[in-house]
Amino acid sequence: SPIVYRQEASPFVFTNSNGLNFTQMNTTLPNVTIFATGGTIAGSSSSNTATTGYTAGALGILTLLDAVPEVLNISNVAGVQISNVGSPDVTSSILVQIAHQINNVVCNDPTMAGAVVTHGTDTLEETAFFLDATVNCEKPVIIVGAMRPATAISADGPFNLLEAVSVAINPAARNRGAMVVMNDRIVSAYYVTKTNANTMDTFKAYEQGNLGTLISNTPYFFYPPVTPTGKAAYDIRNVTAIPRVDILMSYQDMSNDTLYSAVSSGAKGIVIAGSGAGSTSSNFSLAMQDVITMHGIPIIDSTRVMSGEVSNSGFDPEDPSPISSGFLNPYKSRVLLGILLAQMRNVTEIAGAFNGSATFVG
Ligand SMILES: NC(=O)C[C@H](N)C(=O)O
Repeated sequence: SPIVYRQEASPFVFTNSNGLNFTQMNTTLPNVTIFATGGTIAGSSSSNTATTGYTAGALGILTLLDAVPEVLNISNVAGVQISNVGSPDVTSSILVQIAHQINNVVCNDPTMAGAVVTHGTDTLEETAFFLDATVNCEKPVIIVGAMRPATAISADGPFNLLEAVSVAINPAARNRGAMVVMNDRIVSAYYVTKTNANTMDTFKAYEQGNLGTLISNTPYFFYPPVTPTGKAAYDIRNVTAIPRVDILMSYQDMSNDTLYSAVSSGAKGIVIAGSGAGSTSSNFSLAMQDVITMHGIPIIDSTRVMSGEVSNSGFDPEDPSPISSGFLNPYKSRVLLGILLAQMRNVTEIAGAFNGSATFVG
């Protein structure tokens, strides 16, 4: 049934039948919903040259839009303030909430073109990967952040937000899953990673490259829609919580205690940021076999190296060895394992999801 937009008290605030508030309504423009979570894009500092030491997540969504009113020339914007925190404080329960809301108020609303999520950059790739896996419609989901707080000279947030909305409403962005849009680049959420702790050109997929770019705020996609190899879609309609998954890193002198302590503290799954192509010390490898056999806890073997694959030598459910992460880095592996455990998948299904041959749907 068609969605009716009602004008509220102010001439510039409208509410649709899902209860979303629009800042402006022009029926000739596409509609987009912005889910704001906080981060540097909403960050405020007393110094306009500070790019560290400021408060991430201090400004609300209306302040973000005030900085870039041009957004309202290209779209009708509905805003949902999900949280207002630095991204290290984004939790899996916030992620579940965003995915449910995007599925409900964007995917299921025929008048809504796409979704934008404003987010801190530190854990942005985790949220992007989660939404890529769990939002099941053809509409674009764009995750955007900033490296300079909103109060800085040449803050990157306003232009990034405008570019994110431009991609979210663009028909050429459909059927591409979730994407990160920052610094004039469009990158697949499945592959993107933060490559520099400080600079604006930080989000990259080193091996896979960019899906597209923006020139004068106009998106240009280099190729038609594609799906990352091995990517599966997960239906989390019935999921309310994500089980705990811990990441442990391999290094010289690594102690087995870290593994046993994670297990005894309640981890239901473990990801190893292995050295090289997933290596750990001989001693730690024995401890992993013990944990898999004695505790039935799945272990994913990924890599602490920025790029590359931990290749799959074929998973045998009788063999108590870790499951290789393929091309997924430890943070993305943790998110995927959490989704699989929330869905109560068995170890063979988990292995299938990581080696790209998942035999289950959703
Ligand atoms: N650039 C940023 O957004 C960093 C900030 N600490 C965050 O992730 O919330």
